[in-house]
Amino acid sequence: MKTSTNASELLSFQSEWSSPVAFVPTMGALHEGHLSLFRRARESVGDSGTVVASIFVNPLQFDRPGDLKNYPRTLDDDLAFCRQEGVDHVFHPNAAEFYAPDHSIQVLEKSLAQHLCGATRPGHFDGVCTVVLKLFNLVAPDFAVFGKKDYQQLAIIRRMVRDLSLRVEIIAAETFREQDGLAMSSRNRNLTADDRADAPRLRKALLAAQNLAVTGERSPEKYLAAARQQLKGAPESFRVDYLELVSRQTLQPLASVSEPALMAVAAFYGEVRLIDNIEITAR
Ligand SMILES: Nc1ncnc2c1ncn2[C@@H]1O[C@H](COP(=O)(O)OP(=O)(O)OP(=O)(O)O)[C@@H](O)[C@H]1O
Ligand SMILES: CC(C)(CO)[C@@H](O)C(=O)[O-]
Ligand code: BAL
Repeated sequence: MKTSTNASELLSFQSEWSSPVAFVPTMGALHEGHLSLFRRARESVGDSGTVVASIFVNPLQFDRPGDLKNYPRTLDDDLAFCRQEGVDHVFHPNAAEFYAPDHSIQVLEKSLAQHLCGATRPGHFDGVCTVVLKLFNLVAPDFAVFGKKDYQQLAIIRRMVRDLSLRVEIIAAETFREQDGLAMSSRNRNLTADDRADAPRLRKALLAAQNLAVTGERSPEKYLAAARQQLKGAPESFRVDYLELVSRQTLQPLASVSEPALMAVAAFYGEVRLIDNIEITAR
């Protein structure tokens, strides 16, 4: 496995890469969810292709300075995981070098980012699109793998690929979970033991809503009420950031659950913000 820390170093290795190239962008603090993405990447290119990962905690996408400061950074362990999973190249730039000090161009998304995380983390997806476009330009992958845990991110990246005619195929990977249902997330390691024990509540709330789908229920409010019921009785540290039922196509709230829907939740335990989602298709 080779590594690089700036654009020119990365480019100097590129001639050694055999096509096709699959790319997995991450912010590090790797867990099993990320490893499942590396495996999807390998499947997509086969043994003779190249799997590239990036590890970069992108300051442009953080809306809260404390979140950026506390984001877990475990580079040595991450590189060991990548080696073990057969990743061929890891790009891990530092922010000071990655962005020019006077960088002034950003990608804006104006529709899919109106709700969910886009509404509660202003500017977040502009930061995500900007870094992902820059990484795509550097790595020039044939495939890029993104997790469905960050459903809105996946939808926005797909839209960026379509609207800016990027030459990359996006692959969606299912959410990898702990035994108790909690979606794996780098931020999970910042939870207290009590909050960690309570956190599967998010998954239970989403499942309670999904269970209504077999009845053919069309009222969004009924789905939201079923989920809210499960969010009651949480510890004091718990605070819902949003709970929304949206169209899977537009990510806008639905008046009736008569098209494929997504219920998405974001919640804080103290300062730690977790997200999860579930697909809902009423019968
Ligand atoms: N549990 C998971 N299952 C599958 N993919 C995941 C999972 N968690 C993260 N990913 C995906 O890994 C990629 C990198 O995500 P990232 O490095 O932000 O990890 P993360 O665990 O989502 O971190 P955090 O939730 O703390 O932001 C994204 O495409 C994301 O959707
Ligand atoms: C795609 C990404 C690596 C861009 O910084 C990040 O948003 C993430 O880890 O999901
Ligand atoms: N996985 C999403 C990256 C973030 O929370 O900033």
